[in-house]
Amino acid sequence: MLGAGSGRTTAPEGLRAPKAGGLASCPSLACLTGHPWREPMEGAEEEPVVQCPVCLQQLPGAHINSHLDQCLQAGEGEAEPGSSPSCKRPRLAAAPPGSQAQGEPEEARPAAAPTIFSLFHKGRGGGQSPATPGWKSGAEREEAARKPEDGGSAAAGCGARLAQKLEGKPLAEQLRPDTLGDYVGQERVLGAQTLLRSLLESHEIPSLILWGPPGCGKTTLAHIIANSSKKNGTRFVTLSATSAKTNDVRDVISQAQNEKRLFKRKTILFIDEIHRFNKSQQDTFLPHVECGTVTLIGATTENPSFQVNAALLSRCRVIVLEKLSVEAMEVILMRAVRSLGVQVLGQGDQHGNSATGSSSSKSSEFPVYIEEKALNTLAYLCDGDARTGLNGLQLAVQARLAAERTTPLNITKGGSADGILITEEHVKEGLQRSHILYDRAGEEHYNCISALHKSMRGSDENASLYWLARMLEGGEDPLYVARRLVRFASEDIGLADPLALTQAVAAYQGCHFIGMPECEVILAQCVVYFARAPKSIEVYRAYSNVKECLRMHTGPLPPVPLHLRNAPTRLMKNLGYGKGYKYNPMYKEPVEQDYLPEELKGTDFFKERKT
Ligand SMILES: Nc1ncnc2c1ncn2[C@@H]1O[C@H](COP(=O)(O)OP(=O)(O)OP(=O)(O)O)[C@@H](O)[C@H]1O
Ligand SMILES: [Zn+2]
Repeated sequence: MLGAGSGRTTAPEGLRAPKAGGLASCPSLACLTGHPWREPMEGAEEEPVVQCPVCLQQLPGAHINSHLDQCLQAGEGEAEPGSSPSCKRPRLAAAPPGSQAQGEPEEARPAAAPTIFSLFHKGRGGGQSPATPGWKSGAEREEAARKPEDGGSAAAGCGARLAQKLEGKPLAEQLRPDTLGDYVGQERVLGAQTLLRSLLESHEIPSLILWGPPGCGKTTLAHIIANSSKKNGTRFVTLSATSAKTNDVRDVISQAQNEKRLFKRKTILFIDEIHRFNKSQQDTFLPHVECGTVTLIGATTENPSFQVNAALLSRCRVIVLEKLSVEAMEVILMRAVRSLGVQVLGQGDQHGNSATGSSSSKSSEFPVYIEEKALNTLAYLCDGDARTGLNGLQLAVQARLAAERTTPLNITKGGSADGILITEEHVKEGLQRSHILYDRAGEEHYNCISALHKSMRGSDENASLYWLARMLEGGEDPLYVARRLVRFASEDIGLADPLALTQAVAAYQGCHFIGMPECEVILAQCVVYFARAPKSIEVYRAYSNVKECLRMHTGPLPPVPLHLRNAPTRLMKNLGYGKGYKYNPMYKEPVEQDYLPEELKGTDFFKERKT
């Protein structure tokens, strides 16, 4: 932790001023900046020693401010390319502690939060990273950019400009709202008059767990809280439970303690995917949430009552976010389209009427159009996941621009320009190409899991793998598949291979630990194991028979035979409890004894067929 591997050294002894009170370099090995440092005066009054919240070294209180400036600057120099430039500890992705306290103007500093967020926020649902299928390769992109010079139309030239806008950060990241005003949907928890909104507006942030499906805006909400809390000087630190270690949590806590003590500044700790922290990691910050050193905001897609430490849970307000409605998605997509300068064509517009949507439509530099219907379809197909929706839009536009040179489309708009039109078909194609055309809540979801189940039952490993991939590539929750595998292990394999159940539970846990995409091979292994395993429904069927028998029973259920009852008290013994019971280990020969109620004597659930 102490700057290991940075390659920098300090020479504290040699560089230190010989006389007490003189200027020298920061003596801390941890600091590594070599910034001026004043040796405490001999005989001067003992100054309180404080800890630098950045490098955690001990310093005389009077020097802390100048030290911090240096320390933070050094951090900027060390930051990895692409990481938050003022963050000395890239692993923590922390907003620079202390920097706000140093009178540095807000605007002068790089906007830390967005960088931080784009850093820790992992790709999901395709299109998040340039390596994801569906994204244009470097060569393709170059080609797209070269297009106008190759004698393309004016429209193609504008398309290249649009293509440029779509490069780099994914559209979803570019458009992440910064204020509550831009946050769409989630009225139930965030609407006017709700408790959460009034708390946020008064900057009273309680500890929160944000629970909701992927892409519904958990991270975005945290990002908005970060933005607004910066205004009253609160620090905002983020950790991703997928990569952070217990030590990282400790570091954040000790920095928070210092900040609180030194500057009376509060710290909000945002933990993405908090369910990935194990219970002991969650325990690490529990006392600090309790005593108010940090305010915790956790985000999770999993039911927190199972995945979050009960003690921690009781100290946090659980906010349930819903998947975004089709209407909310339309608002988000419409906003995206506007920001790209793409114009929306309502029905009938193709025949020469003016486009709707963009206010700058008349003098638009980007004669690229999208059918209103295409947007509606996209809003519907992304199943409340804004990231998927925005990625889908981005892919459709990019693909369309790439293909444009072959089929420019003529739109008479005020008698002028050529245009590029994006239709519903293009949007669907875009989704299909990126494998996101998969309806996680609807038909497809059930159809595919059923096909997987039946393929495994039919011992077709080939088909089993196919259906598995269809679901995972479509963005299915791996834990949903894993749960189904656990059931399959008992229902279809059963005692023909009792190890199957262990395999399934292990696969579930494995997926839970490492998440997508790494967990896909765990599921694949389990699915193939199951397809190849011997099958037996003996137990499953027998148990169904028992249930059936209970369901069909009329009148009071038969009493438990007296000899099978336990007799812990004299009274019970006197009542005949346990009388005549034969304790099997006492007998050499197999014991003749009934275990079923009298009226069921002779029933064999393993033989009986369900009617
Ligand atoms: N309520 C919203 N209003 C506007 N845009 C939104 C909203 N929710 C999500 N988005 C857009 O979708 C993108 C992804 O959302 P976000 O990262 O907040 O999802 P999440 O709930 O944290 O998902 P995950 O569980 O996958 O991390 C954001 O960058 C933003 O552009
Ligand atoms: Zn320092």
